[in-house]
Amino acid sequence: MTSFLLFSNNIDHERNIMQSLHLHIIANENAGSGNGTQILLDVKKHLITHQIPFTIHLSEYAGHAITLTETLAKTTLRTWQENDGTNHESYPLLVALGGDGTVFEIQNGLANYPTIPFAYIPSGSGNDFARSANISREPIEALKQLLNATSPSSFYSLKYDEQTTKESFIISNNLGIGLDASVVAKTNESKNKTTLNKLKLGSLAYLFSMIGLLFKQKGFKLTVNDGQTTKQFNNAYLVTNSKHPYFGGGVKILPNASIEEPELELIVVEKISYLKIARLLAKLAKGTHTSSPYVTIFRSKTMHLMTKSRQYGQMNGEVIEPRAFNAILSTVEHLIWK
Ligand SMILES: Nc1ncnc2c1ncn2[C@@H]1O[C@H](COP(=O)(O)OP(=O)(O)OP(=O)(O)O)[C@@H](O)[C@H]1O
Repeated sequence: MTSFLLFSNNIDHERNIMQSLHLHIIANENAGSGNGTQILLDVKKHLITHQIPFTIHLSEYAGHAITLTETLAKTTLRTWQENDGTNHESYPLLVALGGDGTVFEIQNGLANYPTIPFAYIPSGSGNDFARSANISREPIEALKQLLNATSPSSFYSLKYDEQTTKESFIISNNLGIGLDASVVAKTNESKNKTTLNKLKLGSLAYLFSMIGLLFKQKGFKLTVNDGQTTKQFNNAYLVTNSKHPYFGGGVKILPNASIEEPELELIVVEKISYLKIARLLAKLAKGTHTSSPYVTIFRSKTMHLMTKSRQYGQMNGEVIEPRAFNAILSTVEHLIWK
């Protein structure tokens, strides 16, 4: 943990905020295949130059950002409402520095503290949460954006309650079952992602894995209940629940989804011939795939999804090892400082 404490009356006068901030940055230096290290250095330099106090909490292993967040929530962080103006200390603001996986860990660390806000400096390869929340994907721009913000705004994330294992997760982006999950599992294993990230072409890694798996992924049985009707699919292929339009690093799969609305959306694509897949991909590129007869979109505040067979899953790009899903999906409100 590194801290840089400065007196609040030295805070940069450019910042038009009522109260000074002390940033608590939880950083994954491995994000974006190691780009996180340089981004963290740039962020520190900017904060020191502008005399903004901060403390760095490094994520040292997968899952560490969850416990770091929980500890900070118990000991240091405050809700924005607790900030009644009589407190002359800087407001301790939690900042996630990393990719969508880091956002996933921070939000799950805040599961019991949903009224504590967090800010975000994107440093991953996909950065779909930044897209959906209108946060600049340029890290220093995102830092300037959060320093100029004066209060948090609410947004909705997915809540995934697995009935079989009794596990519960908060997911800012999407929960995928089937094709996209297999793509994430394969991409994370492959060396392509590292190489392409170095070339700043991280999204292409997903595309390469996808092309390979388009033909391999088999259709599977899926039951969806959206609170009103139950629909059975015999040949589901791509099943993605999302709180916003994007997946896989900017692909607009659910164009009408929004983090500002409490409804979640689900897209189910059925297994079709290779020629039809190629046509559907062309439609996806144009954003007209939603009218395809092989595509079903659900929109609701809660959904129940069941698969009989074991399938890969993914949450914000984190792999769920193959399981038969019995998933209740709903939404939960959190606060983003942007
Ligand atoms: N010190 C660490 N060593 C290894 N893995 C880590 C460490 N810290 C965090 N992680 C794990 O790295 C995973 C990926 O991180 P993150 O999502 O931040 O970057 P990314 O995968 O490059 O970005 P994106 O998800 O946007 O593609 C997270 O799931 C997290 O659990």
